[in-house]
Amino acid sequence: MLEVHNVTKKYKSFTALEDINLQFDHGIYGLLAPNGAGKTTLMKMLVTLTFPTDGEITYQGEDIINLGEDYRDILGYLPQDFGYYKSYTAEKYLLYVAALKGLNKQKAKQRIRELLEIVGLPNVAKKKLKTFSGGMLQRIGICQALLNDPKVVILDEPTAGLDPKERARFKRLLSTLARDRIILLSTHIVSDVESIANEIIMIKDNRILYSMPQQELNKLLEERLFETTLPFSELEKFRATHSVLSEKQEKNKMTVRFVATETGPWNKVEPTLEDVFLYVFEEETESSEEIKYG
Ligand SMILES: Nc1ncnc2c1ncn2[C@@H]1O[C@H](COP(=O)(O)OP(=O)(O)OP(=O)(O)O)[C@@H](O)[C@H]1O
Repeated sequence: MLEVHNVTKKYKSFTALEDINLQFDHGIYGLLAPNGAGKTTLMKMLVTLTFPTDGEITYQGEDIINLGEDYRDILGYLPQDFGYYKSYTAEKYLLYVAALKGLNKQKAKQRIRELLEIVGLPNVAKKKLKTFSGGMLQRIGICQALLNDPKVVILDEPTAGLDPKERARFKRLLSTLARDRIILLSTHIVSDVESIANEIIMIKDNRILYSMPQQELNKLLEERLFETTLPFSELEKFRATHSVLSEKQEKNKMTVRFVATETGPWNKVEPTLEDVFLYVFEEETESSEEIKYG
């Protein structure tokens, strides 16, 4: 079990995260928050690249800082921008990372073959990384994070640069890997974690706002989420008087999805994680737009 106990992280006088408490047992944890909320900071602390100002992070009850190498041996990490040598082939690069991790070369070669197969790139071992697409590179990044068969896998925005097909493949891959590991992935794209994450963690105002299974999160909007179709002429007024989450244009009309406490001549709809995300971070989006356009 990986546990975050009362962790605060400050950069000089700026508090990036405050009094964070989390428990990771096994399965997929989706860290969902807008850019700048502190996702990377939390992940960097979990991989000991930066340290809490207050509080501690433990693995099997021991402070990860004291565990040192023993902890890093069971850790796999994909940073937002992972560094690689363009002129290296995929195999040479992965062998290089394996050597840094202290893996035996023969075993590493075997593992690299397996991993390239798993991420759907079985035929590129001898190809240079400079010829790879963004999605292919991201999959090589995932391979390097999994070289040491880690028990704890931390992925910072792993789907950046992937197209929809690659995202779907990646979700399947994570589900397979999650059986006996902790996988924590950060994203600001709801569909990346929808349906696969066992638990969703949302950060707001430097704190953990929610850490719970999706079904429980969806209950936040249960019985309060509606859809209705309006002519364009009524849209402006409706927006001003209702808490609109999303809008879809259909045949010269607008279908709006909104939250209301009172009932009306509207269709009640089942909340999705996207609805909850929009609801929770609504003010932030609005205030950042005000800053941008105001
Ligand atoms: N080394 C640092 N020194 C000072 N402030 C920092 C430092 N690293 C991050 N911050 C600040 O802490 C806050 C959280 O940053 P962080 O990178 O963790 O956010 P994030 O949620 O991962 O966002 P993004 O997805 O854009 O990277 C931001 O306001 C950022 O400017």
